[in-house]
Formats: sequence, C-alpha cells, structure tokens
Amino acid sequence: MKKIGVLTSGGDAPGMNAAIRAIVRAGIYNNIEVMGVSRGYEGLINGEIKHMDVSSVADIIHKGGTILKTARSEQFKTEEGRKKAINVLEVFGIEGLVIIGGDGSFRGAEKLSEAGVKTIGIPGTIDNDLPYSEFTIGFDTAVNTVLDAITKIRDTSTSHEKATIIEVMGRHCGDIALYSGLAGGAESVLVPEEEFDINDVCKKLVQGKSRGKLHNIIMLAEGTSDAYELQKEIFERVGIEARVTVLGFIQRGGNPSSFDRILASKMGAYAIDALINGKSSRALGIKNNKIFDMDIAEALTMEKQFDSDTYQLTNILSI
Ligand SMILES: Nc1ncnc2c1ncn2[C@@H]1O[C@H](COP(=O)(O)OP(=O)(O)OP(=O)(O)O)[C@@H](O)[C@H]1O
Ligand SMILES: O=P(O)(O)OC[C@H]1O[C@](O)(CO)[C@@H](O)[C@@H]1O
Repeated sequence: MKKIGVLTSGGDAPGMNAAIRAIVRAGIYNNIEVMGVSRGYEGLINGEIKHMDVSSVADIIHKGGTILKTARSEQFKTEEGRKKAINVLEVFGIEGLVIIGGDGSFRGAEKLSEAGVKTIGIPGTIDNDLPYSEFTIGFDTAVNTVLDAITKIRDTSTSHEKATIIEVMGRHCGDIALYSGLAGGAESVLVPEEEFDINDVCKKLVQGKSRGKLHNIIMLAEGTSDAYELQKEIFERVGIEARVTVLGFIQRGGNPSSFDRILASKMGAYAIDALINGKSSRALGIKNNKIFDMDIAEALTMEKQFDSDTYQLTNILSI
C-alpha cells in the first residue's frame, strides 16, 4: 500500500483531529503517502484532495472540529455519486480510505468496499450510537461539556429556585443525557430508549420542592420529547415553571478530553496497520480498553444495548 486517503464525515466530533494526526504520522512512519479529503464524501466526489505531510497535522491534537471539514452528502447516497467518488480515487491513485464518522458514514464505507475500495471506519461521533464499540471518539468530551453546563445551570437554578430542562444531542441514543445526568446529579433523565411517565417527572418536582430542594434538573435527550412541550405539560400539571436550555452545537465543539485524544491516536495508528495488513471493510472499536476491528457490515447490524443498569442508578440516586 503506497497511498491512502482520510476523510471525516457526518457530524464533527472532538478528537477527529487527533485521529487525522495519527493516521498521517503513522502513515508517514510506514512509508505510506496520506491524502486528506476535504468535506467528507462530498469533497471526495469533487476531488477536494491534498497531500498531507508531517507538519500539516502539527498543533491540532488539542483542537476540536476537523481540519478536513465535514459534510453530509446526498450525492454520495446515489450510485452515480459513488461512481464519481470511485473514479476520483482511481485518478489520485488512492488504494485505501480511512473514514472517520458515524453509522451513516460507515454505510458509505461499506458501499465503497463493495466496489473494491479498501476501507477502514473509525467511530467518530459524540452520540456514542455505534453498538459494536463501547465508546466513539468525541463522546467523552461531549459528556464533559454537558457536565460543565449542568454545573453552571445548577448555580442559577439553585439561586432562583427553578427547575431546568436541559436538552442534549443524540437523535436515537440517550447516552449523552444518561452519563452527564448521572455525573451531574440530575433529578430526571429522559432518553429515547426508555418510555417515561410525565407523572414521575412531576412527582419528583413536587416532592423535591416540598423538602426544600432548590433546583431540579431534567436531562432530555433530543428525540425523546419536545423540550417546550414538556415544559408546557409540567406547568399545566403542577404549576412549576421549568426553564429550557438547549445545548446544541456547544456539545460538538471544544478541546477533546484526554480519553478522546488517546482513543483517536490509537485508532488512527491501528487503521494504518490494518490497511498494511490488507484488511478492508473493517470498523474499529474499543472493548475492555483494547482496540479491535470487525466487519463493517456486521458492525452495522448489531443492536445497541441500552445501559439500563446506569439508567436505573440515576433513578435510585435521585429519589
Ligand atoms: N446508506 C448509505 N449509503 C451511502 N452513503 C451513505 C449512507 N448513509 C449515509 N451515507 C453517507 O454518509 C454521510 C454521513 O452520514 P450521516 O449524515 O448519517 O452521519 P453519521 O456518519 O451517522 O454521523 P453522526 O452520527 O455524527 O450524524 C451521508 O451524508 C452520506 O453521504
Ligand atoms: O445539525 P447537524 O449537523 O445535521 O447535526 C445534528 C445531529 O448530529 C449529531 O450531533 C451527531 O453528530 C446528532 O446528535 C444531531 O441530531
């Protein structure tokens, strides 16, 4: 293998830069030329590709976002779009491609490998919604960012004796809400994986108030319920005003945590080894602190096991 490409796709995630750095540096160390593809699959189709040298990835390990930019490409979902992408790879002489992204990006990688391109997928998404891996790059940082927000909101919430609904990301996956909720001592954690009863949420609000609790934090994963609908319903039922804070893109930015930098560095180097060893259509993951690879198609058919023990714990600790 002489020349490979790297791209970031889907939503950006803190740690993506650390992964790009590791791929470029480990590639050069192994005498492989690394080409950076800008704007994910969209940039691939458009031939937005440039050679990357050692210094092109200097001073990025600590930075959020992705120096390669990212995109969601509708064109790439079509046969025609992918043909263009494959043609571009041939023109540039790129033999293998490392794709850093979420499940959608992995589906794209799978399609490319079916067409004969050697692909390796690195899980990069704050959602932690890739079932085959214990963690995805960016999740730890996002949880810490949310925790920081909870801590600040708690101050104001306590001073003003108000309840708060904090909406966090994760379209179909409640992990950010769950783990930041546990770490932040939230009273209620509402996630798409578990049906919730509005009466339980209201009961905690009323009980808390009657025993002099000054705040009440409700963590809401997007995709569970509309935050403003929830606010309205709470007010109608128990007359308590809960302030809504939607954290949005704050969760996707910022300096990656040490965990994400280490995970990204290890996975980047592992991807190079995998390509050198002739592997293709492999998804990288982490289990019991060990990086492993498995078939992308198989990884995509796995179902995410919701951490119901931790969910139960949030309920127990917030009585
Ligand atoms: N079924 C598919 N076939 C081919 N390409 C796909 C497919 N699904 C997604 N892609 C490509 O991957 C890109 C990224 O996918 P998507 O927008 O779902 O983000 P993601 O990788 O799941 O990341 P995140 O979890 O951060 O949203 C899409 O814009 C599209 O170009
Ligand atoms: O606004 P965008 O870029 O489409 O991304 C939003 C989505 O991407 C994610 O942040 C994952 O990266 C989801 O949690 C969220 O719903």
